[in-house]
Amino acid sequence: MTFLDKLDAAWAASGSLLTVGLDPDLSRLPAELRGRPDAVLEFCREIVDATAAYACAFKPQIAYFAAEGAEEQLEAICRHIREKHPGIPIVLDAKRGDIGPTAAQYAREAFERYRADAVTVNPYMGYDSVAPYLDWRDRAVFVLCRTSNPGGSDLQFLTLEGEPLYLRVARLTTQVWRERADALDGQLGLVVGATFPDELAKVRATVGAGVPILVPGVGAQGGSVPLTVQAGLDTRGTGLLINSSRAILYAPGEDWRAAAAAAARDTRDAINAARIGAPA
Ligand SMILES: O=C(O)c1cc(=O)[nH]c(=O)n1[C@@H]1O[C@H](COP(=O)(O)O)[C@@H](O)[C@H]1O
Repeated sequence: MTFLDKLDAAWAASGSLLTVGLDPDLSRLPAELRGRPDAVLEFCREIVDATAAYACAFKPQIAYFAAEGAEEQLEAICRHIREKHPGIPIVLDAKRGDIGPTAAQYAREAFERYRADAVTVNPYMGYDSVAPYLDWRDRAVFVLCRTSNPGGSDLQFLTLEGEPLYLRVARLTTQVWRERADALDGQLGLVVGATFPDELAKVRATVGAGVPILVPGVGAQGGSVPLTVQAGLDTRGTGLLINSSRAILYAPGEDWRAAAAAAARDTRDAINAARIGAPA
């Protein structure tokens, strides 16, 4: 089964375009978990189970685990998702980028160690830094294109032969590199921040349907759900993995599990409300 097959099935089964981000910050964990050696795993496991019904994907951010020496807990949470929610893809957010032989090790880390379905990758080092991930035919990469942060404009908005760099990245990766690697439909996706809806629309117009776009930046970063949906939906009415992390993980409420579930449900519902009547 290709990544796109799995994602298509997850979009259909969940009726959701929401990706739940797993960014476990020790200083924000519920009091009852603090100080426990398995706090990261327990927190993420509870969040995953509470929000799975509303999610088309989970996106663990590797830095939150690695900074705490909690890589084994990341392995365990990925295992838990595979066992308890096998239809939901795991996008490992690692933003890797390095020369080919090193990239091949990063690919093994993402796809063998964590058995992620997809990984985020930085395109700055060019084709041979991304190609090793594409050898894994049933997995995918999401290439950083127009990131959600203000500083992304420093490079991504530079004009190159009349074309902004982020659009060059979109074209280069999903057309030129795709062809060069003989990659499958959906094996190369893009990352575009919800904080840049105009650019998201231009990226979608450039790449067409069938290229999944990971869109972080709703929730804590303030990106607009309706504008994101309007700009990024493809002609099949899907094509988006709209990520929210902190706004779900640390949603206020007496019962943190219920609060996370409610925040995920409300975000899914806001996304779906915007899908109705969005241009196809
Ligand atoms: O690749 C990403 O996931 C990513 C790209 C980007 O442009 N902006 C961005 O915020 N992210 C990640 O998406 C998540 C956003 O988290 P929240 O702002 O808490 O929803 C974090 O894990 C970021 O590392």
